[in-house]
Amino acid sequence: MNAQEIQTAILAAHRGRFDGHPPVAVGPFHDEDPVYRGAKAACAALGFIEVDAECLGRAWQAVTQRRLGRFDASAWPDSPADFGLRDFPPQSREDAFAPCPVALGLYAVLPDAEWVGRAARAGIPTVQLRFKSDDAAAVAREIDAAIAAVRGTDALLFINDHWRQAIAAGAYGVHLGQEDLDALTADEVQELRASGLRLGVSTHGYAEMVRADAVSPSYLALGAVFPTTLKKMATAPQGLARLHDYARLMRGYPLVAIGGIDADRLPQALASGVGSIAVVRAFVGADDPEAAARLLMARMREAPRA
Ligand SMILES: Cc1ncc(COP(=O)(O)OP(=O)(O)O)c(N)n1
Ligand SMILES: Cc1ncsc1CCOP(=O)(O)O
Ligand SMILES: [Mg+2]
Repeated sequence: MNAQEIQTAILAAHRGRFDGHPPVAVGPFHDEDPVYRGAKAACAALGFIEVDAECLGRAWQAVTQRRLGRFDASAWPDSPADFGLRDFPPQSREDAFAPCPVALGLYAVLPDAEWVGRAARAGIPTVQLRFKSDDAAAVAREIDAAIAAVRGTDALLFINDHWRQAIAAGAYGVHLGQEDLDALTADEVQELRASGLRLGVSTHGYAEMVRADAVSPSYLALGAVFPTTLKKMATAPQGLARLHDYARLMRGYPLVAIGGIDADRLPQALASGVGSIAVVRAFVGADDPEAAARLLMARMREAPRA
């Protein structure tokens, strides 16, 4: 088959699943292989951004050449080896970050220590301090207050962004975005790993999952699933079909879905196979946050799992 026939076959097999994503301009191509070219073009037509279409083109080439030995349009790449990832489960790797529970459950992302305490006392099992400030003393104070606020509860506390202060204060873990991770030297990644703190990493598609996997973090966050007003996102909402594929591919990791999730959408997101749902507005923006936490946790218990 030539590249055009491969593109047409992939689109015919998968277009229905990815409705709602406008096509993206394709290119450049780095290889003459027709499967790579056809699959990359098809994935761009399905709305995957350039770096993700490139990853998928290469993954489709790997499935065809190394796994199946023939092209199969129905075989959407879904195995870590297709994407050149190292051995799974990642926790067994020598360079793995400290493990965390595979099901982190409801995960509240919170603007200050007071909210962290409120979420922990409401029984939310995983909480994050997302305190945005360049004032190092204020950050240190807020982190100490957040650690004090979860004392006596079972909540696991992650600190967003401020990883050195999180180590100094003895938090359970840190959460970093892709840019945060890119800003670290290899020695700093090793320093964080050696601290024993758990590391969660944000991802917004295939290329970012591959990038995050390179440091073998404790969990991966997948988002934004739905539109969110809380944060200006560089990429469009991923939607449920992609979330299902991402969760299937990265199933060796504890996974967290984030972005625009409320009690009504929670069961659909959980059905992807993730073990955790992260929320901001569904808790912080609720008229009665404690009642919202009860409802969200009840939905987590009741929702059918993948
Ligand atoms: C659980 C979880 N997922 C994603 C994010 C976003 O992190 P990041 O990409 O670093 O963006 P900021 O939160 O720093 O604006 C998160 N905080 N938590
Ligand atoms: C911090 C962050 N990262 C990806 S989406 C998001 C915000 C999620 O907020 P909400 O649950 O209110 O949509
Ligand atoms: Mg960040």
